[in-house]
Amino acid sequence: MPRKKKSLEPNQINFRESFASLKFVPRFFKEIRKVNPMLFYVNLLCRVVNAFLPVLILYVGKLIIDEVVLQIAAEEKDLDRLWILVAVEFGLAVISDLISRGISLSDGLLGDQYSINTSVKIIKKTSELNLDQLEDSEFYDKLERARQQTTGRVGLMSNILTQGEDVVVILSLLGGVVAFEPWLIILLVVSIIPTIINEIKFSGTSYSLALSWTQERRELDYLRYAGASDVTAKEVKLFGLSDYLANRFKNLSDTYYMQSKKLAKERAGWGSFFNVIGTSAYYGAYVFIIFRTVAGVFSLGDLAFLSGSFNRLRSKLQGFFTRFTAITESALYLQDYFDFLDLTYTEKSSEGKLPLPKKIESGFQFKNVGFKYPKSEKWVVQNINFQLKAGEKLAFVGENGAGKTTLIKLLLRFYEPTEGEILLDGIPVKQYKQSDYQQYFGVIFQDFVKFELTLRENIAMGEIQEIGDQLRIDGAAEKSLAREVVSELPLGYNQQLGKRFKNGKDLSGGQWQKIAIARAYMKDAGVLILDEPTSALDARAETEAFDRFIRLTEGKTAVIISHRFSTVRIADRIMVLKDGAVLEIGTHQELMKNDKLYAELFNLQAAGYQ
Ligand SMILES: Nc1ncnc2c1ncn2[C@@H]1O[C@H](COP(=O)(O)OP(=O)(O)OP(=O)(O)O)[C@@H](O)[C@H]1O
Repeated sequence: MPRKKKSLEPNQINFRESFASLKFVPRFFKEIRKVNPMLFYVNLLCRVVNAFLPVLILYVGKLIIDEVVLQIAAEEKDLDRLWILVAVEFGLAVISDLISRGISLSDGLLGDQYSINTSVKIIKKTSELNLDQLEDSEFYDKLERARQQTTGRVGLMSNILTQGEDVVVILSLLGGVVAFEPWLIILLVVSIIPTIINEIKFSGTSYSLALSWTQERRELDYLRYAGASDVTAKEVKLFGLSDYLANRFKNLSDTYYMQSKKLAKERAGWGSFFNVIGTSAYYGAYVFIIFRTVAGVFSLGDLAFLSGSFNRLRSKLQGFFTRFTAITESALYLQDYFDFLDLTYTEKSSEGKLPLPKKIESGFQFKNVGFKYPKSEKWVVQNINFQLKAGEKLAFVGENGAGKTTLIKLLLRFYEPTEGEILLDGIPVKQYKQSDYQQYFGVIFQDFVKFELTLRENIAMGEIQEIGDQLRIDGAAEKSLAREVVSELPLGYNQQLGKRFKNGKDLSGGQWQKIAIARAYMKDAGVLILDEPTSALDARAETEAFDRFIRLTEGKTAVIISHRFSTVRIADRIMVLKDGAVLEIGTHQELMKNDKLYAELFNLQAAGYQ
């Protein structure tokens, strides 16, 4: 599919919008202060002191020069005052250095703590959101922009604080200049206007570019991963995909690079042009001060003080405006971050707060349930009516895409049915709090997670508060046949799994599955759901795993999805799905007698084994 050509529109985000993003700054600082109040206030104090030092140092410098000139002319030299002034300037220089170091140290520490805090918040927030929000690509774009720029946010903090500090420096220097020669202010304004124009012109352009490229940057990340990761390496090599992926990556990044380059060149070009105007104004002021000194209005010390102050003022003012653009751009990212944190978990207003029954009495009932995935027009399942009785083992079978996993997601309330309802002991499940309700279930999905953590953690994830309970972990491993895996690994439960980290051991698909099943046993859940949990187990292990499962979960309600009929037939009842509808439901014997799809598929598989 040809890619829609993206164009850079520098005016997408204008100065006013950039400026408006500053409204998030107070909340940002509240967060930083919360992270470490002591360090935050020390940082502020250092900056206040630091702000008065430049004008003081310049003024003492002026006094020294005037004193030197005085002493050159004097017949009897008295250098005491001169040495005192030199000592004062030395003291100020040392203090200035110490304070600057204090500022960068506290900036760094605060920044590190704040980034940790932000990442933790993003992880927690993500877990609070609904599955439909997580599966939405717009959500990923927001997440990406919130995650990005963590370091940018640290820079933003020090930029804003430096900005405040510079305002004090500028005011104090201005005070000094005005006291000597108010007319110089006019030249100062002239020298600074070009910078202001330049900054307004480019305000928000980098952010606009980054914003319009969020999706593509995610695609670039994905291509980088697909082209260079252990997970994809086998197929990339075998199918010779490396060049294809590299080219796709290169083409996309070249386009971004070209736009970024165009913007950077424009910025640099205009920046240089405006700078020449500003520098001319500065030299105009310099010439003016020299004239006045030669004319005897200013002393040599005044000359040094004024030219130094003027130069500093100009660079501070320039810095102020340039930094202002940087701040508003980072603040736009801040907006994304806070937007993300403010995303609300869409708890349905109709959702009640009924306490969950301690024990399931009659079971779950699907009544005329139909469902379309968000942003999709297709009915994935429709007119679904069945009961999952308390204590029964119900198996779902059906061809790929028939809707088995979707029914599980609905039962677990990851999504609400588009029509119809699900009842628990006759009460609509909506009346229970979603998070409490979900605690009822122990689930292994077909795409279960292989956590690249230790084996112990992988099992304990089923009930993470119990990670210290070795007996429980052992018990779960025993039930799921994962004990064999533990005994084969050199570090047993402490073995790091996966290849990503040092000393990690990767496991076979079946071994991973045994560990994932242990996770379900770890949680002493009322209802167990196994979505193709044994597809990677060998035939003997699968039979054993299921025999155990039936024995160990006696009296528990369970749903099993499997394509293997030898497994399925052990279930109390079997529900056959076809194209999102229930085709038949009953015991193995009943369905065989029915002689419809189940019997056909069963016989097909059985014939394969003969
Ligand atoms: N998140 C989603 N968004 C949109 N459509 C989806 C989503 N997940 C699944 N579908 C669609 O819903 C239909 C049913 O998928 P489901 O995963 O329930 O099938 P299944 O019976 O479990 O299949 P399999 O045996 O292959 O696991 C499929 O057509 C699939 O494309």
